[in-house]
Amino acid sequence: MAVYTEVADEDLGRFLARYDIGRVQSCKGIAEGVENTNYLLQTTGGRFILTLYEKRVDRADLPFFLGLMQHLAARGVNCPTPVLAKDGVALGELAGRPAVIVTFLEGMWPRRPAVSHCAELGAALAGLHLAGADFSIPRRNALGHAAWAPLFAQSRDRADTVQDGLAAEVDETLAVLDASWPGDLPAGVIHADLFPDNAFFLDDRLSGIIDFYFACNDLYAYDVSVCLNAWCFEQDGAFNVTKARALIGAYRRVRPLSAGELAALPVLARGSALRFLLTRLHDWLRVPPGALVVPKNPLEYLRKMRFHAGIADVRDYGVEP
Ligand SMILES: Nc1ncnc2c1ncn2[C@@H]1O[C@H](COP(=O)(O)OP(=O)(O)O)[C@@H](O)[C@H]1O
Ligand SMILES: N[C@@H](CCOP(=O)(O)O)C(=O)O
Repeated sequence: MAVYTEVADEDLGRFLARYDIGRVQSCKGIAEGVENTNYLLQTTGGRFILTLYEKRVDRADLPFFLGLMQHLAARGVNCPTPVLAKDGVALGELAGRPAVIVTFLEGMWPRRPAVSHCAELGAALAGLHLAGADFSIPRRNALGHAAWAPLFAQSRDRADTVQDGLAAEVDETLAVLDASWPGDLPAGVIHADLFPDNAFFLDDRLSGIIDFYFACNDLYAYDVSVCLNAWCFEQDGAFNVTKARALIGAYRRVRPLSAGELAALPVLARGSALRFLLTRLHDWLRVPPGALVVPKNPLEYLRKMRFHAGIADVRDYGVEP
């Protein structure tokens, strides 16, 4: 995560007095990530993550996020769980932001995911979909297909300063996706941002999943397409069909994908590439002064979006229908 909000020592002291987690030894800002403010909190009781929710998190969604982590953890998904304060409440307020403390997960995210990581990830994603199926709180995808045009409208006039012709290319893609977006595929709770930096590994085995703050109800196959984009391209932009085969194959062994879901993958992957292009473009044009954050390059996702536009058949992802 990034650090957008600094916390004064006395505010932290007052906040932590609500908890029974020992005495603070250190509280260090974590520079990774782009969405919320996170601190690594070391106390005499152990290590924790202190999260202050920033711009994209709506307070009304916090019961969904916190409840989902508890729900998934109770079904065997290794994910952070909110630490309850002495009064039994997880959510508090710190430096004017909603804030929680969650449990710390051991492990490292893979800087260069290998085929074996992709297979582990595919199986874990399917497991997460199954584990979330009976979660009772619904949340619409605030960054789903219907949100992309209004989101782009906020950056459209400056898009061509990032790349010549970008505005026209996004307009055209939005129109294509509007005409072809599938509506009747299996849906449920999805993670929606399961990038390598949100998956921890220990000895090459997936040990935990973090960052549920984009989780929502949407198409399961859309979540697969997010992972295809995030895990199966090389740093030079080349698509790695072996990684895609491993990811999707492992997913299907845990949760089978229907013929309709497989057929829709190219359009879903084009859409999920556009979704990350748009949020990155939005943030690229608006880096808050003084924030400890490294904005992510929107053009990486333009290239991925173009790749999927050229996919006619799911076999091009190395997958048999
Ligand atoms: N529960 C956790 N256990 C261990 N490390 C964590 C945990 N949550 C976050 N982190 C650390 O913080 C970094 C950013 O977290 P993340 O949730 O991805 O932030 P953002 O939502 O801003 O992307 C992770 O890469 C990891 O180093
Ligand atoms: N995954 C997104 C950015 C938000 O993810 P985070 O895990 O870094 O908060 C992207 O790559 O655009």
